[in-house]
Amino acid sequence: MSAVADRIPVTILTGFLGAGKSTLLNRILKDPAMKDAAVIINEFGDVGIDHLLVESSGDAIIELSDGCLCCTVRGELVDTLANLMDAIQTGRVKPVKRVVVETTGLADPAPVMQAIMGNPVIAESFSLDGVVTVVDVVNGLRTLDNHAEAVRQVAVADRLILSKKTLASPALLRTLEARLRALNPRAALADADDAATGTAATLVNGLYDPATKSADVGRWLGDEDAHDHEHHQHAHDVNRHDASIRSFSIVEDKPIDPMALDMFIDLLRSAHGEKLLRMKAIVAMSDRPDRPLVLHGVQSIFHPPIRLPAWPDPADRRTRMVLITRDLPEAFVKDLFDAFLGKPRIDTADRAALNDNPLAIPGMRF
Ligand SMILES: Nc1nc2c(ncn2[C@@H]2O[C@H](COP(=O)(O)OP(=O)(O)OP(=O)(O)O)[C@@H](O)[C@H]2O)c(=O)[nH]1
Repeated sequence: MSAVADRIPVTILTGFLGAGKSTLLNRILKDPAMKDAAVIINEFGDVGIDHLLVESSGDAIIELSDGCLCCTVRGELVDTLANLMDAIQTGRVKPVKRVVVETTGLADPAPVMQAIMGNPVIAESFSLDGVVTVVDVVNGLRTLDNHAEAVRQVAVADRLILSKKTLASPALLRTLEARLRALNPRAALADADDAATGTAATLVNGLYDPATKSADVGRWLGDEDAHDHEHHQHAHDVNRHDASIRSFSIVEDKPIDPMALDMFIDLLRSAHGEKLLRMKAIVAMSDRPDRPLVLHGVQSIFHPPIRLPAWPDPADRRTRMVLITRDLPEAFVKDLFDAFLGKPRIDTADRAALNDNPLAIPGMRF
């Protein structure tokens, strides 16, 4: 059984059909830092990477010439990850420091993320380190208009990579960037053509880094105020697919009672799971305020919490949560959070709204 700190980080590489996932992955695989990585491609006969997979078939794990392990998924991702772990533990393949899962272009990333976070056996050995989404600048807007999966791929991304920039006009690029920012104000935005994008570092998202035993909270949050402002500015001109998607944060100064946190998360995921596209949090708990908890989830599936040995930035010990929701308003979630924290409510209209809510828990006074 692996200790929490030994969990292997998994990066999901997604993006719509033809966006440039394989092209980017092929570049990244040339980085010597990738020799300790395993790549899982959940699409057989993927064009871009075909030449690397000459002898592979089924779920066989093969070692590439540059030392990276590679396999294709025909069955379930969970089985493939379990096989990989078994192969490592029995010494059939060498240990890996990172796994990359390249999804098919049509994939909704949520089930892929959930396969890593939600299966107890898998979650013991692997932890999701984020989603990298490639967006084709030429076709991006049209794809977002026509495919809800593409909108989700962008909304849940930790990093957005723009491909084929040289083929698009500056005006098109600006419109697309505004659309992406409205959908996902906090993701790092990078140019596929940049040399730095084609390196292993692009796959590191800092949700939890086993090497440093820490989390890059600054990255998740971005510059909140600027982003929220930008988000509202663009909210009026977004398409029907993205109009209901919101990204917001909750910040709390006082450490939180573990039971209150449990109840808040439970209610959120059980009653509103399908509207919760993504949540990431670093939480100060009242029982161990010096050792924050890292939580993250997709819809109703949450990763087993990771207790950090210390705060990433000792000067900032606030609880911070980032939520990406669909059809779940910011005010509703914030009210719920305040209610579980037992915060006195000044706004009686809000309190009434919460009490009237069918989700109010019998016997629980807000
Ligand atoms: N000009 C230009 N072409 C690119 C870029 N990235 C990818 N392409 C081209 O776009 C096409 C699709 O790229 P792939 O890397 O196969 O895209 P993919 O996302 O893996 O595609 P699927 O696996 O079919 O979903 C190929 O012809 C690439 O050469 C880029 O940044 N600039």
